[in-house]
Order: sequence, then C-alpha cells, then structure tokens
Amino acid sequence: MKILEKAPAKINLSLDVLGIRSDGYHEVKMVMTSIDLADRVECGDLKGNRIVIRTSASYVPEDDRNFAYQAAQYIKETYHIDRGVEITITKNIPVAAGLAGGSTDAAATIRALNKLWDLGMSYSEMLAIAMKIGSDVAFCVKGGTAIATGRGEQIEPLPPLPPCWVVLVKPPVSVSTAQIYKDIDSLPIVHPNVDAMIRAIEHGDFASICSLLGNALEGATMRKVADIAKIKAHMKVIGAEGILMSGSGPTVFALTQHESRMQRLMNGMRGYCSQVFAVRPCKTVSLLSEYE
Ligand SMILES: C[C@@](CO)(OP(=O)(O)O)[C@H](O)COP(=O)(O)OP(=O)(O)OC[C@H]1O[C@@H](n2ccc(N)nc2=O)[C@H](O)[C@@H]1O
Ligand SMILES: Nc1ncnc2c1ncn2[C@@H]1O[C@H](COP(=O)(O)OP(=O)(O)O)[C@@H](O)[C@H]1O
Repeated sequence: MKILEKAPAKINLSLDVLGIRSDGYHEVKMVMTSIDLADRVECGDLKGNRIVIRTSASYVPEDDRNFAYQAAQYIKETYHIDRGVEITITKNIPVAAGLAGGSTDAAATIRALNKLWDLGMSYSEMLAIAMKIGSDVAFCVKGGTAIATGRGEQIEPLPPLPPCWVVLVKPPVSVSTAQIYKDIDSLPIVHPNVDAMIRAIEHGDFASICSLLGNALEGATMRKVADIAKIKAHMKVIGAEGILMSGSGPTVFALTQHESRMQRLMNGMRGYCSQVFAVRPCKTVSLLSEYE
C-alpha cells in the first residue's frame, strides 16, 4: 500500500522574537499560513525493517539527516513498529529558503504513516512526534493559518486569509536558520505588532494584513543577502500591496488581491530571479477532522 500526502510550504506574516530561553532557543510569537507551493510525500510498504528515502533533489539528504526519515524513526520507536517504509519526496519547495520545506515533509510523513500503519494517532500525539524534529513541524501537521508561540511549537488556529495571491521570489543563496537566530542576539530587534496582525486576520481585513507584515529576523538576513532589499524595492515599484521576507529567509513574498498585479509581479521578477512562484494561501493541509 502507498499513501500520498501533499506537503505545503508556509510563510510567516508576522514573526516576533521575544528573548532567549534557557534551552538556547528563542521565544517567538508568529503568525503563519500554508501556501499552495507544495512537495509531494509518498510513503509505501518496504520489505524488512528499514527506512529508505528517495528525493528528486540531489542536495537534499537521503539518510537520517532528512526530517522525513527522523519522523519515521520516531514513530517506529514510539509505537514499536517492526516494518519497513520507502518515503519518496518530490521537492517543489526551495531548500533552506525560510519556507519550512523539510518541516512540512516531516509533517506529511507523520500524517502518511498514521494512515499506512493504521496507528490512530490523535492530533496531540502527532504534535508530540513533530516537536522532536523541529520547531516548525508542529505548525505543518495541520497547516492553515495559525499563531505559533513558545519556540514555534505551540499552535492556535486562526481563520483563513482573505482570497489573495502570494508571489514568492527566492534569491539564489541559502541561509542557516541557526546562524540568523544567533546574529539577532547582537542586533537591535524591530518588533512587529503580532496582536494587530491577529486581529486583522480575524476581521478578514486584507489592507491591514498587508500594512502589518513584519519579521524580526529580516534585518539580520538582509545584512547577509543584499538581494533581499533589491527584491523588496522592485516588488514595491511593481505594485504589491504587502511585501516581507519569510522566516529566516532569504525568500521574499508579496501579497496582492489583483490577478493583473500578480501577473506583473511574476513577469517583472522572473527577469531578476529564476525561482519565482505565484500561489494561493492553502486553507487546509489534509482532512483535518480526522485528527480532532
Ligand atoms: C525561522 C523559522 C520561522 O518560522 O522558520 P524557517 O526560516 O526555518 O523556515 C523557524 O522559527 C525555524 O524553525 P525550524 O527551522 O523548525 O528550526 P529548528 O530546526 O527547530 O532550529 C534550528 C535552529 O534555529 C534556532 N532556533 C530555532 C527556533 C527558535 N524558536 N529559536 C531558535 O533559536 C536554534 O539555534 C536551532 O538550533
Ligand atoms: N525533506 C527535506 N527537504 C529539504 N531539506 C531538508 C529535508 N530534510 C532535511 N533537510 C535539511 O534541512 C535544512 C533546512 O532546509 P528547509 O527545511 O528547506 O529550510 P528552512 O528551515 O529555511 O525552511 C537543509 O539544510 C536541508 O539539508
């Protein structure tokens, strides 16, 4: 048997860093939303007791460094599963881009193995596995739009975004999330108004959502990647309603409700960067009711 799961990327609409914790992680308050730029994760039975990863991207690890491998391993250990699995990941999400590509593959693996191995895991049991792998994996288990606190693993759902387009531009460099969090410790932090963003989403107020976009990590990544400021300036000239770097970057996204502006942004930015995508926010990752 094989189970196929869609694994959507996320963007951060608001990301505040509140301080350093005793475990070395940073206390954050974020608003995240899933988008329809997705990897495909397929889990199928394999003879024996091994976990085998196959990916379409040569630069993604196929051993226990892959977050999907880690998800399968934690599930096997926790539920005493003596079965093999082959996990095939078709990568569409740029890697090390601030879009949670590895985290969403891990979350999709958790959902898929719950079905393949008939584990009957509850949502909170899936979260317990997710938290062992990385801070963003918990959000990716359900996706949608949500507030994330703690180190990012405490999730509270929000209503979906008003209909809009998300245009993403990934400059041809990768950044280390750990390094960016380290860098901000010695930099002044610009705090976004996360609570106002939450209210804007609750009211479906697209104009306010755009004006409240903010990311406390943006300054640190911009010091390393000069392209980010250029991309933002270019998107502004073209006419995006809201523009921000996602997560630790370096991907920059623009929001617009106008199809004509989305087209202009796509065409304008393609001449500038090779990785440009126009997608919609993604309301649900999977059949959420199964996991209540
Ligand atoms: C910045 C964000 C925003 O959504 O996303 P990305 O840019 O990675 O997509 C996340 O906070 C990233 O989450 P994730 O990528 O899962 O990070 P983890 O694997 O848990 O941690 C990687 C490293 O980042 C640092 N880290 C991460 C999360 C956090 N709240 N505080 C931290 O200081 C730690 O040094 C940690 O060793
Ligand atoms: N399934 C996976 N897909 C992509 N990257 C992965 C995966 N598993 C592990 N990684 C590793 O995770 C690191 C961060 O990649 P990714 O999750 O795409 O970025 P980000 O944390 O910026 O959203 C990369 O260095 C990559 O080698």
